Amino acid sequence: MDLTYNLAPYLPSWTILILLLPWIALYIVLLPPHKRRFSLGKRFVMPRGPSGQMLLGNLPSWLRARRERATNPWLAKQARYGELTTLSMGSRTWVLVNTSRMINEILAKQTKSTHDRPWLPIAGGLVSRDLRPFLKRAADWKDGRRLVHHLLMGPRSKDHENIIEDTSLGLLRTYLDEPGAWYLHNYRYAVAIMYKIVTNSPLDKSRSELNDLQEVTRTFLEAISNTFVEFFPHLTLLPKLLQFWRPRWEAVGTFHYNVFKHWWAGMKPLAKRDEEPSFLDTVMGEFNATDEEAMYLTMAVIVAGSDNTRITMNSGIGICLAYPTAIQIARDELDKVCGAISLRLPRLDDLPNLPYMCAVVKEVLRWRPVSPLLPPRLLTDDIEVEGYRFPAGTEFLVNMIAVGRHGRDDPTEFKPERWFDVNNNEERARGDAGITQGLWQYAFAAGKRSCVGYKLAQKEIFLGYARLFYCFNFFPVGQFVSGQLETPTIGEPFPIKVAVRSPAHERLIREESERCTFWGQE
Ligand code: HEM
Repeated sequence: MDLTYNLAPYLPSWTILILLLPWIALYIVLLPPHKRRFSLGKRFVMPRGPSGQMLLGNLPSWLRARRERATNPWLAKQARYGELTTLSMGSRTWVLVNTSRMINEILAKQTKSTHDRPWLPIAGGLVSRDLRPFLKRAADWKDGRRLVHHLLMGPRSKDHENIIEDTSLGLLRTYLDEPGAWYLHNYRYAVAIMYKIVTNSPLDKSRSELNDLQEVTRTFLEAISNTFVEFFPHLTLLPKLLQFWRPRWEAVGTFHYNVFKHWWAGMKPLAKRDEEPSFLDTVMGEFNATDEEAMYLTMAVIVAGSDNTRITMNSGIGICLAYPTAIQIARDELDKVCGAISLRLPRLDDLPNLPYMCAVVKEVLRWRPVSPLLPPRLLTDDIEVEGYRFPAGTEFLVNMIAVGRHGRDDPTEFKPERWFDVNNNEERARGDAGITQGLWQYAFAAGKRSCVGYKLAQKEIFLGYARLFYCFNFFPVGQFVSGQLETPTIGEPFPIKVAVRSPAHERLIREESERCTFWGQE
């Protein structure tokens, strides 16, 4: 039989199929996990979410929101699908976690499967050279995290209270002497505390060195989940010559490396192993790592502990302008504890007697979350939660805008009172009316990848606010727009005038700040 003859009419269809096959395979490879594995026969039940474009999914809408600096309204809108929202983001599956209940169900209760990070080719690869602990895979970050946890939560964390009290004297003094640079003082306050905790030495960095460090964080945040390649990591398999995005992000990575190198060179001589060892001593001594890994770990701790605190300090000052009545209530409370005529500065041990001040801290973190969208947590096994079946490879991202608003009256208003009004027994049992507990789910996430510095952060923000509100008045210069608070700018986030409350307050600051040792030289 002449086969060639018989097959001839079918040849065009075979040829088309053979030509299409690689494209079909590529299409499947590029699909996000919840679609790819479904197409291979497994059935997953995902939460609802908006429809998107073929292959790109919801990516264009996210990238547009970022470009237009409209991520907060975008995130608020995604919560209309319920407690969880599924988004197809190129080759990645995002599930937004929109309530604190779901943070608990997924990130806390399923922490074994949800404490990893996906590989991010731009933010983690080119910009961080795969060395930034914050984005490392769980296995590579385990030892470093244990060390940082010990530093921040271990028995010596009680000493941090002295460091905060001492450094906040420098904050008051510089607000007095150079009120126009208030936002720079907020940053120095946060960095000086971290520097002292890490190196056991006062901060010896100039303003321009601090600016460089801020620029590192700004450009890092700009890199994360903000480019096409980040959502189609397979593109990094292309020959390097075709990777047109590389030079731009490599340059950012080099800048970060150089800034870290400069700080590291200044720090290394501070290690002295004869006294009680500092974190720096441990990292340089016992930590089984290369010099570069030790450098990235140490700098990551300083950076992670500084920028979030700085932004929260700035937001607190913004509250003085946007909600002066709330600040007046906080100040009346402070005056009762520390005196309105014969004065003393607020201290950390005043915390139990300043419940309104605690509520202000928590409400700032709810009202203006530092990171509206938390970094992705990678699911490492298939899991089931409340009827949903999620495939490994799904990424959970906490939507802080939605979490802060869910189930709250007037959620866009700043109302510290809401923290006294906790009518949910479970929340009350967790201690949501205080400051030391309960806040973690609103600002610091949960599970094995949650914020290691949350106790320190609560204390430094509490004392920073308490001392500033007690000693200074803040006035808007021109029209104050509270939306401006959303810009994590390095410069002045909004124009204000700072004035000391009275000559008695000025005297108090001058006397007390003589004792300040950790603020360091600019
Ligand atoms: C207002 C202040 C702060 C806020 C709102 C904040 C919030 C957060 C959040 C949301 C995360 C990510 C958790 C996740 O991936 O689910 C995080 C991680 C982290 N935070 Fe904080 N943080 C603050 C201050 C601090 C301070 C003072 C330190 C001290 C060093 C610190 C150290 C860290 C570290 C090391 C991580 C990485 C955790 C990991 O990937 O395992 N943070 N923080």
